[in-house]
Amino acid sequence: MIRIKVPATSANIGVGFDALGLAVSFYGTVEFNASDEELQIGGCPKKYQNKNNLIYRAFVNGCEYLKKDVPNVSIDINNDIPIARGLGSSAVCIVAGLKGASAWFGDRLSDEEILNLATKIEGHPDNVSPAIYGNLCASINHDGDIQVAHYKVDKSLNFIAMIPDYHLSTEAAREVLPDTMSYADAIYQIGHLGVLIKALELGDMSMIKSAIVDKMHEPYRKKLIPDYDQVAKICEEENVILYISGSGSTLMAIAQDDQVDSLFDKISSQFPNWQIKPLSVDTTGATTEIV
Ligand SMILES: Nc1ncnc2c1ncn2[C@@H]1O[C@H](COP(=O)(O)OP(=O)(O)O)[C@@H](O)[C@H]1O
Ligand SMILES: N[C@@H](CCOP(=O)(O)O)C(=O)O
Repeated sequence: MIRIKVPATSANIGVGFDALGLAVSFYGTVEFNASDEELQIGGCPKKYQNKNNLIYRAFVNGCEYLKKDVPNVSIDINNDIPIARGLGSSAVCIVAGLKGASAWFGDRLSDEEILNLATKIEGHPDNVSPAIYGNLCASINHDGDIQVAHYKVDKSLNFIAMIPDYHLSTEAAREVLPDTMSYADAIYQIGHLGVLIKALELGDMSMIKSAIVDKMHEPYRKKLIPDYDQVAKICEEENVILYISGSGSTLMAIAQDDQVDSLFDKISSQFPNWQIKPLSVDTTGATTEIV
């Protein structure tokens, strides 16, 4: 049996739209076994139990890339990462499927190949990079080749995922974005991104608070999250930093150790149906176990 474990990822982190992503300590696992039937899938909603399943599509893509016949396979998913909430559930599926195909044929795909294939399926590299490598990743598409810079995040920082009881698909959250931005805003974003990455490495809350403020997607997307303003007010009162995780609906707070409990209590009491998950940075990325 092949077992692939993949971390959830929080993309963008404010000013790093489609480039920056962080792996966090929340995981999905997918097991691949030989099967008598062409395809068996368990552990996901019924609507995904067919050949259109993203894990299977990525598995098939990996087999085709390796020029191998697609084997009969049984796929068992154990994944609490909520779907379409901005925590990279699609990246978990894609990375698991490609790594599953690689392991099936004797660990044949390098991480670089997996990253390139995964980005083609996902459309942007910011979730799949940290899902593969862990930590904080800044990714670029250089003439079709995805290249990654790896960064550490200071251990003093906690990432509190505030996960609403409503979803927001990435597709829908991309539709509200404008086609162009001004030169002045582009200059703003570039400068803020460079400073944000260093501030995250240093764990400098004050520098993160200034550098994370985005002009490229958050102003448009916050309108799609009905509770954004209320959560922002609480985060301001608690002096913690807020950003939209990926395309939402999850709102992510960055806090120091002594701020976590109070924030947790306030958000849970105002939003009793939300999942509030204090997370740390995953430093390993996706792993493969052959049992
Ligand atoms: N367990 C799963 N099985 C099959 N497909 C899944 C599973 N989890 C997520 N997906 C796919 O990922 C899509 C959600 O991706 P997306 O809208 O990018 O949100 P996010 O990646 O933020 O959770 C779903 O519509 C589905 O296609
Ligand atoms: N850069 C993408 C990231 C989407 O992340 P997800 O976790 O919501 O899939 C975007 O912002 O559209």
